[in-house]
Amino acid sequence: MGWTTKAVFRWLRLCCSSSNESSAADLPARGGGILVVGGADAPELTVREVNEATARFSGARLVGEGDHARVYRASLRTGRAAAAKRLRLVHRDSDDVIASTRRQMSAAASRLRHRNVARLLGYTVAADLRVLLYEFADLGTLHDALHLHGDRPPLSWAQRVRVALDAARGLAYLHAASAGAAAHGDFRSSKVLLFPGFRAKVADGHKVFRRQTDQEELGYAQVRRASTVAHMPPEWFSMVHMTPKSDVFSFGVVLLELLTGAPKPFDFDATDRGGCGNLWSWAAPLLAEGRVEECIDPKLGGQYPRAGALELGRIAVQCLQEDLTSRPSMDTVARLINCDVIFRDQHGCRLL
Ligand SMILES: Nc1ncnc2c1ncn2[C@@H]1O[C@H](COP(=O)(O)OP(=O)(O)OP(=O)(O)O)[C@@H](O)[C@H]1O
Repeated sequence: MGWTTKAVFRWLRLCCSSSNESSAADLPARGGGILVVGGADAPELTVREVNEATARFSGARLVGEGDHARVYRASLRTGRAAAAKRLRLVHRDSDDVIASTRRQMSAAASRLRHRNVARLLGYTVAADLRVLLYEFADLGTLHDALHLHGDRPPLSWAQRVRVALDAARGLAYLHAASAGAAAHGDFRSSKVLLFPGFRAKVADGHKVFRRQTDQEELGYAQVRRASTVAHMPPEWFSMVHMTPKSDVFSFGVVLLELLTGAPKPFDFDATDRGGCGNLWSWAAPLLAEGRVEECIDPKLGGQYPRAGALELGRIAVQCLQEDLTSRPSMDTVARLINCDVIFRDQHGCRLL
């Protein structure tokens, strides 16, 4: 049975299982071994302070919602805007869990410093409340910019490649910060946050600090949604430990989203675009054969460099290799993206 078939079975299982039926075995194991990379502590906010910053998590402040959290716009005492991510807790945490979570948050806030990783500005940890305060992404997520842009113009080639490079650098940093021991484990276009100038930062970098207890793993399993599965590499479906190379696969799927504009990688129906199957089983062979015109995002209106798109496609195909040892590291991926042919427009003018 090929991994695509296994993926479908596992996806169906996730769709069909009620939250109580999920188990820790549905989840990748996560590594530790975090390398200290320096920096000052970010503040722990009391429950009262975080209530104040978010107007008691008022509905008017709600900016987004995922499977694990609701995100509110917060105003810090410094005047800075923050995104307050209030995690859904499936049970009251014990004192031990609270203490270890507090240590992880403090470490993540003080040590993860990179311009392409969304910075944790503060956190609140209590028995029934967990809030992470991140820098606020004024331009939302890459997923929304690509697929839900409404009246705004679609992302240009220059913006797409800038975002791809920033996100690759953010992931490479997280891998380096954990000395190669941990993966983000949940990378997708909605985890790429956009800031003015379409500079991108990877969200949820703190996850590389998470050493989950069995209980926490279970809580995580209970709320994992099937759509997440679209970016998961083959090894995730065979329950193998997730590694930085698993993030490389997920990054390859995001590269395909940037190239093709296809909104739902797993559910993507290629018949509309002259093919069949899911996004990567359709696009990867076309890109490998240099048939980029057949899969490029029509919203680009032909405004892209053919050679650059082919090169980005080649990189995506390398990231999407089934054998994880054959995939390049994120550091290599970032270096491959940062090349002249990708950063030129269709007229040969240098971008940025
Ligand atoms: N730093 C931020 N700045 C602005 N908006 C944000 C920020 N972080 C998240 N959001 C918004 O909140 C939404 C939900 O966040 P996110 O998807 O990370 O939640 P989650 O529950 O951890 O996700 P999931 O469980 O689905 O992986 C995002 O789609 C985005 O619109």
